[in-house]
Amino acid sequence: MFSHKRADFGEDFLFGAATAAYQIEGGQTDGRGSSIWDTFSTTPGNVHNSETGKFACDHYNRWPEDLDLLADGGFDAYRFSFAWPRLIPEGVGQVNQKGVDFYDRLIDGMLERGLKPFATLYHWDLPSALQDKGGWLNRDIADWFADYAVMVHKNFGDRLETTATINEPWCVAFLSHMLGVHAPGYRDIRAAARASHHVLLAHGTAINALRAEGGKNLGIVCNFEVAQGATGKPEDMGAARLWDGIFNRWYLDGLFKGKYPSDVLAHFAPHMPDDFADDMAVVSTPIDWFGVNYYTRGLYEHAPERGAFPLRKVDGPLEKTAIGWEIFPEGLEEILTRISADYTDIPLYVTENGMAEIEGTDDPRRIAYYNGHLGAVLAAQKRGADVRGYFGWSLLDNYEWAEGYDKRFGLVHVDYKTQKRTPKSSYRAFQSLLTGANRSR
Ligand SMILES: N=[N+]=NCCCCNC(=O)[C@@H]1[C@H]2[C@H](O)[C@@H](O)[C@H](O)[C@@H](CO)[C@@H]12
Repeated sequence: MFSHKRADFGEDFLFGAATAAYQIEGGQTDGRGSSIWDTFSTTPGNVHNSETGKFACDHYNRWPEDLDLLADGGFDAYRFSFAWPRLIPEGVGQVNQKGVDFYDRLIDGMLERGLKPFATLYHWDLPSALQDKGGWLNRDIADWFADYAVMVHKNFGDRLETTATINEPWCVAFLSHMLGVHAPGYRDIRAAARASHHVLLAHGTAINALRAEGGKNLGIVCNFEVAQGATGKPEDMGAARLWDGIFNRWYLDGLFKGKYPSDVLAHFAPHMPDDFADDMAVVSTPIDWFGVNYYTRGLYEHAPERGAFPLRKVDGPLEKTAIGWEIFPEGLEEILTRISADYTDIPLYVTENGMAEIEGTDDPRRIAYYNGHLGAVLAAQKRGADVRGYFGWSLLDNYEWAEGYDKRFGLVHVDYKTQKRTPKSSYRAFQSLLTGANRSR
């Protein structure tokens, strides 16, 4: 079990678990439109075993059971995402009423169980019809996204505890347009530069549109990594600093200082949209809270042969999860205290933290991972970070993007042949922390 007490985190601190539509819903039916992950995952070579989210955890049909798992676990909140293509199949225009009905039932189901809905508008499943128009490379996406955000607000806003615009803009832009690891699978610095700006422009444009509709408790969720030099050599420390710029400071500086970091811009500048600087007031539109996703640290070395970004990640010595990420809870404390000291004093939520294993429902390593990172949250709070909540990633084993289904992050095991859910010992650890007992419905 955990070595912490619920009261240690503060009376109003919220505990939750998180998921994302494409990773759990399945349900490619009832008018849902195609997304870039449907096409990317069915393109050979992009995803382990060419696995897709076609069925995933069948959450589209099994959502009552999944909400019961959250309630039985004693969680206060549920972080979920809306599938843009399920609500607006072509991305703009016609609304799919069956999609609205699904999320109506889902959100009402949360409220009936006393679960606070923490919604994410975009968790990577862009409608294919918008990709056909350039997707994140087309500046018009800011308006497409803002119109979608307002549609969600008008249908569900009165019942949402918080709304995040974008999940992990670094993954939406750099991982997906520079590294090609995620959909739409570009490997192009010009695409990466333009997506890295348009994703934040879309965020700010949507925040302004939601404010005009009376939207409250609006934020964004970014992912962070502690970047360290593989050695103490100046060139390796420089590589880590540059990666910190690419992964962390592009978003923190853009969102909270209204200015992109010069070291990253030096590489992106020839490829940035014209007059991007004129957009920075919109990019840095004030928000009400900030979501922090944290998993691991990275060690980097100078790699002059690597073109635009002369750096390379180096395998580290620490214990690793099944997805190969080092277990480094101190990094969460560092990230939380850095953000609250250097960027903003608005409330922070740890919106994702967790680890992958390959199989099994008895997961002592995951209990130790969570215990260490919960301790990091407490340490950050003691150092002045206003951390208001913590969401484990993930409620269920689910579709781990390009890794497919082997890498299991769930507190609850899913047998994909039968869709049977089985709480793991880490779920029981949270249940004990949150309710003081191990019980199931
Ligand atoms: N270089 N490099 N680094 C790797 C950095 C990967 C960052 N990926 C995430 O944070 C994703 C986040 C996502 O929201 C969720 O949908 C994913 O399932 C989890 C687990 O993967 C995490």
